[in-house]
Amino acid sequence: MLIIKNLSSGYYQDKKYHEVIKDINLTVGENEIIGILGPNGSGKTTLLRAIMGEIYSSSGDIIYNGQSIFEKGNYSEFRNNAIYVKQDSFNSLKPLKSINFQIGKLYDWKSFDENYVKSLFSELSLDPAILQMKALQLSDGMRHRVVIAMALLKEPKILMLDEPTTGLDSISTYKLLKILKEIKKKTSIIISSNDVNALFEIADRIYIMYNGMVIEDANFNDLLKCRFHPYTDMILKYVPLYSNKNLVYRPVKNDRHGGCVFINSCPYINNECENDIPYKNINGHGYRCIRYPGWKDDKNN
Ligand SMILES: Nc1ncnc2c1ncn2[C@@H]1O[C@H](COP(=O)(O)OP(=O)(O)OP(=O)(O)O)[C@@H](O)[C@H]1O
Repeated sequence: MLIIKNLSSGYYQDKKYHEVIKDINLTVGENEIIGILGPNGSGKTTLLRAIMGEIYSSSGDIIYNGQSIFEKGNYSEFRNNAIYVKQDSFNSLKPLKSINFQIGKLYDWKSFDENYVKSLFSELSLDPAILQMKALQLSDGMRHRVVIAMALLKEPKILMLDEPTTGLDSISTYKLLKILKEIKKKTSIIISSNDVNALFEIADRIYIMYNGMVIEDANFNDLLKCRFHPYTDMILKYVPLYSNKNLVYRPVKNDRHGGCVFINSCPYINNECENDIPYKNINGHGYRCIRYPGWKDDKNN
């Protein structure tokens, strides 16, 4: 349905282009939930913004239903079918305005049947009476679901959510994840998050980003059985990185001149890691680590 091919994108600052994400390959199938996991600043939001065409892509392609969205006429078709819920959207409802009013601000109410809106709210475990309430009268968890309901009103084929669980307690997070699993029967979902547990709860496939590159991707079960990249291995041990004795503390390089993106923090590096690292694939499990499987045998592992 959606294929991202070798996409590199970034931002213009002082008229100079700074590349932030590089050589991203990612596939989203129908009724699939794709998780993008990575630490702060790894480029998750940039990737979503690049997919939506909000920022400049210096190379690569985005194929939607077999056609490049960069080709004339195709972009609007993609935009009509994809909705991107930004990280700050979850807190962007006007506190003193009713939800009804805010839906009307976003869309033309006349284009919706009220019963459809109410049934959609019910599907997301929201009492339709909420439509009359002001945003400040709702809990954070309810507001998150309202924002997702508002995005779903347009029946997108692809829903992109940036950090949808941030600020939610564990029960609200669980409720939201359960709802997203239901929603995927109607729409494909891309979720960016640094919440390992949340993504592992719902994602069919997880792409792990580090310093602007995808360093591993696989389905949930494969990652549980085996990690090919040391960074993934660290985060999946459920040990906070700051207490992991193996982690080396050096700042992440922003001026990437080749070499592994994880080189400054990886305990397993050797000279090979200074070279450009190709993205490899073993039986559908992708990874970017020149030292796999060798790093697993290192004595400090
Ligand atoms: N508008 C911008 N202009 C220039 N650089 C930017 C801009 N937005 C983000 N960046 C840079 O791009 C890099 C990746 O940021 P991004 O927001 O994509 O990361 P992220 O993985 O989504 O982080 P977080 O988990 O904190 O939201 C960072 O180094 C950031 O400083």
